[in-house]
Amino acid sequence: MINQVYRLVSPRQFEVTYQDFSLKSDMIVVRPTHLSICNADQRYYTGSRGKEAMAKKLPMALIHEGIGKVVYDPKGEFANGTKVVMVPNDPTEEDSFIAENYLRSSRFRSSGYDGFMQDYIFLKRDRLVEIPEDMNPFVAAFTELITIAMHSITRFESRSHKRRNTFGVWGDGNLGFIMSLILKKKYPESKVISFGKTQYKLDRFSFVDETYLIDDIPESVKIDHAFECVGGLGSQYAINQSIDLIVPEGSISILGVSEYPVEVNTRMVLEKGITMIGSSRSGRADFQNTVNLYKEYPDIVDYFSTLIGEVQTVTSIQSIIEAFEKDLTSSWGKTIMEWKI
Ligand SMILES: NC(=O)C1=CN([C@@H]2O[C@H](COP(=O)(O)OP(=O)(O)OC[C@H]3O[C@@H](n4cnc5c(N)ncnc54)[C@H](OP(=O)(O)O)[C@@H]3O)[C@@H](O)[C@H]2O)C=CC1
Ligand SMILES: O=C(CO)[C@H](O)[C@H](O)COP(=O)(O)O
Ligand SMILES: [Zn+2]
Repeated sequence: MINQVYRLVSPRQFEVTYQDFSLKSDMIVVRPTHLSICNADQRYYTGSRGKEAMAKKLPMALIHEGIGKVVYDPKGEFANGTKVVMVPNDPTEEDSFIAENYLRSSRFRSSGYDGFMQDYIFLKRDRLVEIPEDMNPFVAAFTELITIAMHSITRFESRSHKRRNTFGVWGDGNLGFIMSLILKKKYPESKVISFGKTQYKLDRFSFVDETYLIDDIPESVKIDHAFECVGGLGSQYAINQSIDLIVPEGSISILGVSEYPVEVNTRMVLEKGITMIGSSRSGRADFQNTVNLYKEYPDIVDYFSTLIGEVQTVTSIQSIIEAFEKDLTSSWGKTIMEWKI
């Protein structure tokens, strides 16, 4: 069959390409229905990813957050119409110690390998996970971002000490919201403190114990473990502030992506014996755990719906551009594309 792939060819410019795909393969065919824009996609769309990376990775279909419906399963295990979330990481080998998303041989969609902006996606059997039939599709669309927080919490649990009285989450955007909410659900007895730059954003974190603007933190505030969900240059300030507030031997999980290296107060990392945990992307197990989380705490999906920002119906390349432009000027939440192209 002929598939249409919508690729970014240069900043703010998309082109359609046609790919022939044989239905005789073992791949499951999924029709995307709701796609969600990640900051990483925006760095390619705007060209801020840097000349070298742009030259190396483009042309490429963007988007690694999305859901769809199964339209063809050669083994018939998934009924046609089954709603699924698609896993963007594609491992080519297994390792007993290194998770699939850290293997240098793995391919990741919309980072050097075509993402979900296509008419149909051809997926290996373990690259999709069924989602609850009645789940809000606009929330399900950004499940991948939720798996990022789930994955980092799994890493945190196996690498940090067990005193978890107080968590500090830096970032008053999407990932900070998701991280704060999951921590509060998983550790109801622990205090969760969210740190941000903007009061009206922090006002939406109604479920946490305390929120602080980063330039107005009382001296008494101390945390056992920190999660940095900021990225860019702001991550430098966030990491160093968390180093200042952390109780010795705590852990700092770093999730924000920075285009340039940031300066970290290593002297205090050493003096306090801090464990720094880097966390990037996620794998199939994190998707399954996230779908289980939706089932265990159905109210969490309602909280996540606070993050639905702009919604754009996509029927043409022009409407793809409109979605990305809207996302750039939106001050809160995720931009979701209803994929009807
Ligand atoms: N590790 C991974 O696998 C993944 C990482 N990411 C990365 O995580 C980061 C966050 O993503 P997302 O939440 O969607 O982005 P957002 O832009 O929605 O959130 C970042 C928020 O942090 C705020 N901020 C800036 N500086 C500080 C500071 N010093 N302390 C506290 N808050 C601050 C920003 O405010 P303002 O806008 O006013 O500056 C913004 O509200 C990005 O870098 C993204 O690329 C995303 C997905 C996966
Ligand atoms: O968003 C992400 C995962 O959800 C990662 O930040 C993204 O994969 C980083 O990719 P790149 O190196 O292409 O910026
Ligand atoms: Zn992403």
